[in-house]
Amino acid sequence: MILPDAFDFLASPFLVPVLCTGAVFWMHSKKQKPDETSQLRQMLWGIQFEPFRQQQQLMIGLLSCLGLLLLVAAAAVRLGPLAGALALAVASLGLRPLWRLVLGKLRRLRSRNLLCSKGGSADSDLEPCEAKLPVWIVTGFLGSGKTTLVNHILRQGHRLLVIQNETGDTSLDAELVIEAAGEENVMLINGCACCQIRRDLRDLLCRVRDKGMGDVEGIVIECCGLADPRAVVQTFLLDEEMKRSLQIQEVIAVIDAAHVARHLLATTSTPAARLVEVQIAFASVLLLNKIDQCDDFDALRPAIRAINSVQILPCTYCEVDFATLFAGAGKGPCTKPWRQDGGWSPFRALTEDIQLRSICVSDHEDQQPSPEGPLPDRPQIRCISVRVWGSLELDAFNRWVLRTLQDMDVMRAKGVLAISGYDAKFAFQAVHVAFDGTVALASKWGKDERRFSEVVIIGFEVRADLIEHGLKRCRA
Ligand SMILES: Nc1nc2c(ncn2[C@@H]2O[C@H](COP(=O)(O)OP(=O)(O)OP(=O)(O)O)[C@@H](O)[C@H]2O)c(=O)[nH]1
Repeated sequence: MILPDAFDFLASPFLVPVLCTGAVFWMHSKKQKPDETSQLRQMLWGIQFEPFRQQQQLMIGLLSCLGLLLLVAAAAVRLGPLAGALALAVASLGLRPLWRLVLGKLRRLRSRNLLCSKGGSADSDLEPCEAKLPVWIVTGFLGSGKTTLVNHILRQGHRLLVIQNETGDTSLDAELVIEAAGEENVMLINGCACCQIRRDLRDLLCRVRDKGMGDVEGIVIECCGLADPRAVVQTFLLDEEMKRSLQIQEVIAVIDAAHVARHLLATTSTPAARLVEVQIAFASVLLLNKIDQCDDFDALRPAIRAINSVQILPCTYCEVDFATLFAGAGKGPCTKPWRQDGGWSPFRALTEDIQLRSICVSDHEDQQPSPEGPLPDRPQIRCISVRVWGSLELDAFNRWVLRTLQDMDVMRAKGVLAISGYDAKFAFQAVHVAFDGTVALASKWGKDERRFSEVVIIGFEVRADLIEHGLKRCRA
């Protein structure tokens, strides 16, 4: 008899946990978005309704899945395979979102646990890491490989929000990272003066937090190559709101093994050399990148160690093992500088006097150096950003850029180009005279989009008028 069996089944003990977990889950989903009623309830009762913690959410999700599966099993055993299949079909409607929730929570817990397993909560300086979104700060001098690293991290399949701080107007870095992260997960802050970054970054993070992070597992901030990382670190420590919801996981400095010697081993101290030192000194992880372009990278180690004694990870194209970079540091002696007595801690960013605000970068040759920039008698780094409309001829551009890199003693050049005869946008990159060639990007020019080429060139002797003139002569 099907009917009594069904009654029997309804009264079965399986139904109780299923209904309970379903009810709790439903309550939880309501609780995520506090409505006017719950706010009123809080006011009337004076009780703070705490949101569920990650582990509780996970438990609820797992219990719900288990309950639904038991329900299906009970239906199959008691009512036959047909009823089991029917119950499975109904349950699968509920299981899909549940399963997604459980997987999301597990991933988040894993990334949080990486932080905890590295001793985050054991550190008296740092607050418990639970419920805080981890933040990775990527720093390093111009062209050292920061965007390459961010792309490498994103390819590991983690859902991260990427915030880039660009020098100049070109959106090349964003174009490159968007390919790996998706457009909605990449945000830009322009400008390089650290006080400006701090305000903009804070505003941006507040907007992101208010909008809701979705299933984002963490935030990666790629600093501009001329920025002082201490300014970015301060953003997270000066603001109570930020401190409650975000936690610095690592400050990763990418060092360009091919070019760093000219800063670290130079006999005179230049603003660029001081900045490279600060970027290295303020890191918890050091990546010695581009070892394929350096004959003897071991010779650089003593100069780097003299500034910061944390572990140095040599690599090419920033291809370090993700686990080593984000979790494996726990192997062997403690490598976190803020775990060592008297060592560096993120909180030192608050007490250290930031003398080197950022290297003064001007877009115009006649611009006066800012009070925070280098002394007037020092050579000034210029960042020139030039846009020309129309398409360029590829060979003419390649010839021009190679000549310009040598003639103007360029430190860094990059840009997005419109090349005649191609729908795809093109990119070019150069660090000093190392020109990486001109490559097609995944993104294409729109049918009605007005084509242009935009280049950013950074160096001591770069001149906007010559760059504009040269680029115009490359037009098809
Ligand atoms: N040969 C070689 N080239 C590399 C390596 N890593 C990065 N590059 C190249 O170096 C150039 C600069 O790399 P990016 O990742 O854009 O450097 P960045 O630090 O983000 O540059 P900025 O944001 O302008 O400061 C690109 O052309 C990369 O392809 C490496 O290990 N070896």
